[in-house]
Amino acid sequence: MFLRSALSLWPLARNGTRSYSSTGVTKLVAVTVDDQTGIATVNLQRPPVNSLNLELLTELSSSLTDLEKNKSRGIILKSYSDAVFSAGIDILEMYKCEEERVTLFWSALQEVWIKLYGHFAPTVACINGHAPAGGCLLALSCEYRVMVKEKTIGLNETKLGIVAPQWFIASLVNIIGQRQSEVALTTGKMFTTEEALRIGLVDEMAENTEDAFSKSLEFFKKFKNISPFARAQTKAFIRESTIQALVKNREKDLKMFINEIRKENVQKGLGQYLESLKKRKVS
Ligand SMILES: CCCCC/C=C\C/C=C\C/C=C/C(=O)SCCNC(=O)CCNC(=O)[C@H](O)C(C)(C)COP(=O)(O)OP(=O)(O)OC[C@H]1O[C@@H](n2cnc3c(N)ncnc32)[C@H](O)[C@@H]1OP(=O)(O)O
Repeated sequence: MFLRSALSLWPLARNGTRSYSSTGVTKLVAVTVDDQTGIATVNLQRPPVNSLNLELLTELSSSLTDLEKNKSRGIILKSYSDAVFSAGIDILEMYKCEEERVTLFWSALQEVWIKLYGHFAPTVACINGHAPAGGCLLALSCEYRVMVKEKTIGLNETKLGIVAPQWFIASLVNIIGQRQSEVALTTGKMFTTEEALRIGLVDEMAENTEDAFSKSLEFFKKFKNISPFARAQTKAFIRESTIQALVKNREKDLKMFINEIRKENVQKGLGQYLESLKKRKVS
């Protein structure tokens, strides 16, 4: 009954799923909701590597708001690409950036993290490709991570000469603990899927995208006999202090970010990193 009334808020059904976009035109984020289960698949689709720019984050943020309003039964976050889940922040948002744009950009990233980390329904990251830095952050924000074998994941900020913000760090610490996080963060470690599974950074390994997606769907079955309210409230209690640490300091966090990336040595490092990316290819 609940499912029916919640789903009746969604736009037209097509082949058992409802496609949906907050702007009416699907662009960088495509949301489909399964008619039977009420589970939403949020597909990031910004070629070539789903790097996070202002436009993608703005769409993702409004999709998350709509999913919250429409009482989705769960979210699977995945990539359109089998190679890259998300390459993290689009370096062009930090390199030689304008104050107005970078302010909007960072605020949108904060907003997405707050909404995803605190989403009331169960969330799964179907990590069907590499997930460095901001890509890893999106995966860490979900409750469960299924990752395709032979990919990489981690917060590699120090390798770029930048510092992962406190809320990135907290998201990692809450999953793999302080000691493992300290080593990983200070060395900018990118874990292979196999390594990530060993330390609990991901929960399951999959053969390919299809396998990862079906394993992601299995996660929701754990809650078949659990009250949705009890589940959601428990999640909220567990995550509240981590979320509040950013909510109370958004302005300060924004200033720190802008101040940090404007430093001459950081700008120089980002420029060199961009150049090195253009020269290198990952097998
Ligand atoms: C003290 C107070 C602290 C306050 C905080 C201050 C600062 C910190 C703030 C933020 C933290 C930063 C978070 C980030 O997310 S930074 C981004 C980190 N990302 C990476 O390091 C990933 C880089 N990319 C890769 O490793 C690879 O691209 C890949 C993801 C493994 C995919 O490899 P593949 O071989 O499939 O693709 P290509 O490498 O050929 O890439 C294709 C194309 O995309 C361009 N590109 C890749 N990544 C990015 C990116 N993140 N931003 C912009 N552009 C990217 C790449 O250059 C290629 O471009 P081309 O023109 O050559 O086609």
